[in-house]
Amino acid sequence: MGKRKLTKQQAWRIQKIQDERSKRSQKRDSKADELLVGGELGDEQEGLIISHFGTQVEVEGTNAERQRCFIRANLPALVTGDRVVFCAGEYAGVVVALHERHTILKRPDPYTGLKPVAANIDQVVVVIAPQPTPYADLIDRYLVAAETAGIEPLLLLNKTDLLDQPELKDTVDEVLEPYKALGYRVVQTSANRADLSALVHVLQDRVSVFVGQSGVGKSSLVNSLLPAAALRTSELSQYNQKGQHTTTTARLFHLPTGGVLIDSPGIREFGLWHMSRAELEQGFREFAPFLGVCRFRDCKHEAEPDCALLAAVDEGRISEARFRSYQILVDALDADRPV
Ligand SMILES: Nc1nc2c(ncn2[C@@H]2O[C@H](COP(=O)(O)OP(=O)(O)OP(=O)(O)O)[C@@H](O)[C@H]2O)c(=O)[nH]1
Ligand SMILES: [Zn+2]
Repeated sequence: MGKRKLTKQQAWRIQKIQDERSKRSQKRDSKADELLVGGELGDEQEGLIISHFGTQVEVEGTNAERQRCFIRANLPALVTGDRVVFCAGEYAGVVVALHERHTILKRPDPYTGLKPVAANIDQVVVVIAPQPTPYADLIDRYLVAAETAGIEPLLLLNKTDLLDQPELKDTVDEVLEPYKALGYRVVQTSANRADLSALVHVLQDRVSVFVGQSGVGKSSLVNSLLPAAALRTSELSQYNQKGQHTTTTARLFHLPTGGVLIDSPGIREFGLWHMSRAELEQGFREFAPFLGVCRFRDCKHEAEPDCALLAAVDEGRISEARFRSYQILVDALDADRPV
């Protein structure tokens, strides 16, 4: 796209947004510094970010108590799942340091490109069900996004109570077969029959997120896993002190059966953003031995001679279903649609 000249009004609006942002961050910094200098804070302690709200975060200390905190000036934006050092205060505390993140989930943001939404996630649970019909390219979007972020994905087949319908069972078996062959873990549940033991087991001692297409049962699973009280608190926390609804951000829950769940509508759509063709290729784990060995360095794996990927598909070393899904995702990239 050519350079676009901004109209005066557009330029004014952008400037206004930038001014407001910088004013907001100055206010945030001065509040944190005021509290720190005022000396009314407790000792430094380790904390976990439960949720983030604009310029403040909710932090859980080692004693499991939670507190709203301001963020010290030199720190980046903090997100749910971050491990931090903070000082508790009478009314509000201050986060003074951020520990290194081992993984980070990002979403597109109109201003900053990609914006972090949650940190330190260990596994992405891709939920599918016999109904709505599972499609390989949808599953692959999530798998590729997880692989790209360096987070272990696993597949969760929910609504297993529907598998007594033979045509649904056949579809599910066919869709899941290539993933099992690739070594992806597949776990089965039925939220309806409260048959959650396999899921409870894989969630233990880990920080997980649920993703998957609408209607597969993510909410039902979260509701079955968490006590009602935890969910009620979560609803409350989405209102600020004036009772206005604030942007819903990711929230961290400790599961009574062990493990941590980070959940938000934004995270559930995880993976539906732009990525480069190279990232996409790397997200298909079985492509690895064939990448970079095509005759042409810029091979698009369409009809080029000596294409290593096409040869691997011919030889059955890459499944046709997965290659088809790769092509669908590449087309979406080329058409500049979100992947
Ligand atoms: N048969 C059956 N139905 C289920 C099961 N789990 C959930 N459902 C039903 O599936 C429908 C969708 O469930 P939700 O939990 O709302 O699905 P979701 O993935 O959260 O959907 P979104 O909120 O749109 O992303 C509801 O009618 C549930 O009652 C299950 O194990 N078996
Ligand atoms: Zn090629």
